[in-house]
Amino acid sequence: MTARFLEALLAADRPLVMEIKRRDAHGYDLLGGRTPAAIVESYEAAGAPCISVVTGRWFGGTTGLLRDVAALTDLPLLQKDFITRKDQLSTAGELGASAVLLTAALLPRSSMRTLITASLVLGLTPFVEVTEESELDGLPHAEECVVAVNNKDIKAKERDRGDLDRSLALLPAVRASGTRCPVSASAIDGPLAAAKLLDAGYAGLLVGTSLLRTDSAAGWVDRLDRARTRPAGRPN
Ligand SMILES: O=C(O)c1ccccc1NCC(=O)[C@H](O)[C@H](O)COP(=O)(O)O
Repeated sequence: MTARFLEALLAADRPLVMEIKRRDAHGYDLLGGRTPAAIVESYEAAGAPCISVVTGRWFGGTTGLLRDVAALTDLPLLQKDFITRKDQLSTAGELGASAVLLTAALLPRSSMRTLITASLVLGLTPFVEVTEESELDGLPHAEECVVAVNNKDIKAKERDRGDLDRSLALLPAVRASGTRCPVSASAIDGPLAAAKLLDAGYAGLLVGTSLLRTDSAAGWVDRLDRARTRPAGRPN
């Protein structure tokens, strides 16, 4: 298995990891009666290079949701869950994931190193999520990892409003980790915020709530294109 997720995101003109999650951090429904199939269809129509599926129970997720989405699309999938053990990695692959979330705030450094290496052995892209510069120290194989700055606080169950300035401040340190794919994740509340982060140099964005609440994911992406000062398709 190759690193499908990382390569798909790096190759995309509109590098959005579009997310499917059942509920927001406050418990409000985000699917609005739509089926996963309808959401996948709208994301594919909007040109998603890859999709994130939240299986974490805080957000109403289940592993069945990942299995269902994998049956609906060939796009590479990220499993967003609290992954702390190696056996969860092989299960992620069996369920259809191409990438796995590894949250620095929840993992001792030695576990992070072990899980990054084990993910790569299984052909899964490690999607390493950080909130502080110190969490970037000594990441092994960083060039094969997505390194994402979470703009919200997972220790507060992401019930905070989020702070996009964290992504802007940490970008030089994220780049210095050696990743080819710095990503900003969470609290990106619309195309203008997304454009600002891509124009600043992020190679990708992870967007859930805002895309799930819009009438048209394709329209959201069109507004993003118009708001960018560096047009889609041009390297940063
Ligand atoms: O961040 C985590 O550690 C995490 C673990 C398990 C399930 C979900 C997790 N995070 C969720 C998210 O990070 C957000 O759903 C995602 O970044 C999108 O955020 P938003 O655009 O604000 O909905």
